Amino acid sequence: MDITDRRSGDLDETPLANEVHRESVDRSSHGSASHRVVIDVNDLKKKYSAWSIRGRNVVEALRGASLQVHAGEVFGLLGPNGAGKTTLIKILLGVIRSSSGSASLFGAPAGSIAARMRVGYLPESLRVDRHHSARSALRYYARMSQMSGAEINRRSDELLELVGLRGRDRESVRQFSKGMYQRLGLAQALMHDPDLLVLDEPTDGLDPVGRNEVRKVIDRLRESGKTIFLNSHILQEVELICSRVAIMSHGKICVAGRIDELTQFDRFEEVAFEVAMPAAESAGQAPSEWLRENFPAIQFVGNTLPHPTPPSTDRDAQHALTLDFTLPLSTQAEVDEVVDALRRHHFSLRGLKLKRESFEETFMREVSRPKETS
Ligand SMILES: Nc1ncnc2c1ncn2[C@@H]1O[C@H](COP(=O)(O)OP(=O)(O)OP(=O)(O)O)[C@@H](O)[C@H]1O
Repeated sequence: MDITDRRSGDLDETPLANEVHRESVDRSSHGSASHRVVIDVNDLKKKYSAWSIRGRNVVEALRGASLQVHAGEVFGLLGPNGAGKTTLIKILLGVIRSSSGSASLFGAPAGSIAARMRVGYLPESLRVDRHHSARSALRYYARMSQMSGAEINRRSDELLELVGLRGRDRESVRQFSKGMYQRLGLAQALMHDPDLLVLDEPTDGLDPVGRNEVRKVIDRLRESGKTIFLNSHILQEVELICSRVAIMSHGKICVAGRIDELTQFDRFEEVAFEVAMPAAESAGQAPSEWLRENFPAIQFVGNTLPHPTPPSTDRDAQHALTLDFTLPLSTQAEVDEVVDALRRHHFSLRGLKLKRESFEETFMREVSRPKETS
């Protein structure tokens, strides 16, 4: 995503926030750090008007998105192409205006000077002129923030250390790997010591070593109390980095929360059973038939016929027959009910495994809902 891209006319109904709100925001006036709301987005809508040979076409990029990010979080915004992520980030950074709804940073309207001063942004493809060294690039960017020379030197030292470029700071960036380049980008975004960092695909295109290095920097930033809002397509990466995520689709936030909450215990879908029945008990109706009759949704795994248990020192077990199967159960009460029924029918339970939804499955489920129901 390139947030500098301005493809067509925005259908703006609200004035750019910084034109009307210039009040400063007291950094200490919003409650305790961990509960302070840093990003507050409520019912945000954005329509673009695109012209084609068929006439004017209105695109609803945001259809009432709401989310909150708290101080100290590493928050991941996820969604398929066209979900509205870039549009949301552009509004947060004050690059474009919303059509309706509200977006604020640290209690100040998104786009206001008070909000902008507290945000650092790392674009997906940071462009640094090749003649720069890491140090001269930082000086160049810092001058735009009107920092003094002494302050620039002090901050550059700190940040080059933080991102692990201290010994390489006078080399030309031409010699930098993509990972080093990205870490320089992080330092650039941090020059004016913002409280919130917005990172666009921070590990995209990096090899595992580069990703690991960027992750370490993000971890250090989190430890130092920064709030990080990132956008990524790499689910595994988001799982490793983020304390909370939001999944976005068709211009709305479908779900938001900790990954373990989104793929939580009561969301399991399938339970795998391994049961055994003493050979003597299975003389009448075949155990698999009984199971099929009582649990029509059963799926046997591998051999549907009972097979001898592996060698065991337990004499009863040596004469038992085992069966492996799965059932589509999604609550603990359902599992308990099945276990009780199995026991009543003289099955003994050898193994039970809840198949929880993976994060990828959660993501796919959320983003594949039709637009009308999302
Ligand atoms: N300037 C524009 N003019 C017209 N339509 C636009 C404009 N910018 C975005 N859109 C449309 O708005 C919708 C949301 O786009 P957006 O770029 O916000 O999605 P995204 O989630 O960031 O996608 P990606 O992951 O591909 O970057 C898309 O249908 C897109 O085509």
